[in-house]
Amino acid sequence: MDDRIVSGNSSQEDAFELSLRPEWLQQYIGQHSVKENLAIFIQAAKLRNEPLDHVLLYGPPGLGKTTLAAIIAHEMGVQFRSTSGPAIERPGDLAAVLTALEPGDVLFIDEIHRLSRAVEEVLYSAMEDFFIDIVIGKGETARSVRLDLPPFTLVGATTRAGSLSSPLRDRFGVLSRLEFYGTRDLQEIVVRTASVFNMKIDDESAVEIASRSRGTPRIANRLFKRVRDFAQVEGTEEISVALAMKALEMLQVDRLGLDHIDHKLLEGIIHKYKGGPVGIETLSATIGEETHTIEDVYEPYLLQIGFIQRTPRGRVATALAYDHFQLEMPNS
Ligand SMILES: Nc1ncnc2c1ncn2[C@@H]1O[C@H](COP(=O)(O)OP(=O)(O)OP(=O)(O)O)[C@@H](O)[C@H]1O
Ligand SMILES: [Mg+2]
Repeated sequence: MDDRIVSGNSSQEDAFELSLRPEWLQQYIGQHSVKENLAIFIQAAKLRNEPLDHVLLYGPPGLGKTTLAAIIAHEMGVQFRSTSGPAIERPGDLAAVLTALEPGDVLFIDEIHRLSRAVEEVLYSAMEDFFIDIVIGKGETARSVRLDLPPFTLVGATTRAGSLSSPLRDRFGVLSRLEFYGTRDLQEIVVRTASVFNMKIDDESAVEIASRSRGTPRIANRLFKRVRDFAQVEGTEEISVALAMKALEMLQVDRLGLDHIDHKLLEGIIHKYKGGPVGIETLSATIGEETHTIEDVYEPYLLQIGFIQRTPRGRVATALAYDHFQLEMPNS
């Protein structure tokens, strides 16, 4: 999956990505309602001289959750501490992270849905009343110690808000759902990325890249990077439509940004199951991808563009999908 150019997942391109992360809310493109709300909450918290309420950011990979979390810390003028659900194995690990915080800090927990039950329970009192009870010692001599914490802001990120327990979800004051970006926003992101790398790009080329980016900034940046490779090989700092098209065609993503895995998924439904409905488990076995990967990574965009639908009996390919492959839809 990671060799997939249009995967929203991050791989080893972190240095490239880091250099592209906007630092201020103003520079964060798109997601207007999320941004507006956060701007108000941040301003209010600063006026009260209090830390910001805990924030939960959710949405598909690559839409800018980590970026936004870092921006929140920057805007609040506090330190950004970052960890992830799988990295915090035991309650003691969490205690170590929490007790190292300074007043007002932002603690970012990525993939927060992957916290263990025991760790999650420690987090409840930390979020609500800024203390934790931890057990020290074993057996007869074990005792519970209460540790007070500085007030802090927890920013959690997840691709699956549905798999968060409700006690945890309820402790976030702000829940922000990130949406897929429109072509205009992605175009702006591509233009910004080009300028970060001192490249010139015209609007039309930026749109070509944007429209193949599956509504996802990470993918837009990744496609840009490949196009830039082409430009550099040709010894130019200017990206023209001809050059962009040549590069994009070689990447084997179609004009909607769909690649061989999307095709496999859609054609699986269309050819093997007569357009569906087909259950997610069956589909997973047919195309050899895990159900949660299908649900978190591939499916959201296909649902967004109306190529598939979720029904109680399983996934269905729509007329739009048939059209895309220039296939006749069977009468049902
Ligand atoms: N609104 C935006 N404006 C400009 N660039 C953005 C925006 N959102 C994301 N990006 C860029 O896209 C890349 C991916 O963003 P980020 O790592 O924050 O995504 P994510 O939602 O945390 O993904 P994951 O779920 O995989 O952790 C970053 O390099 C960032 O610079
Ligand atoms: Mg992230």
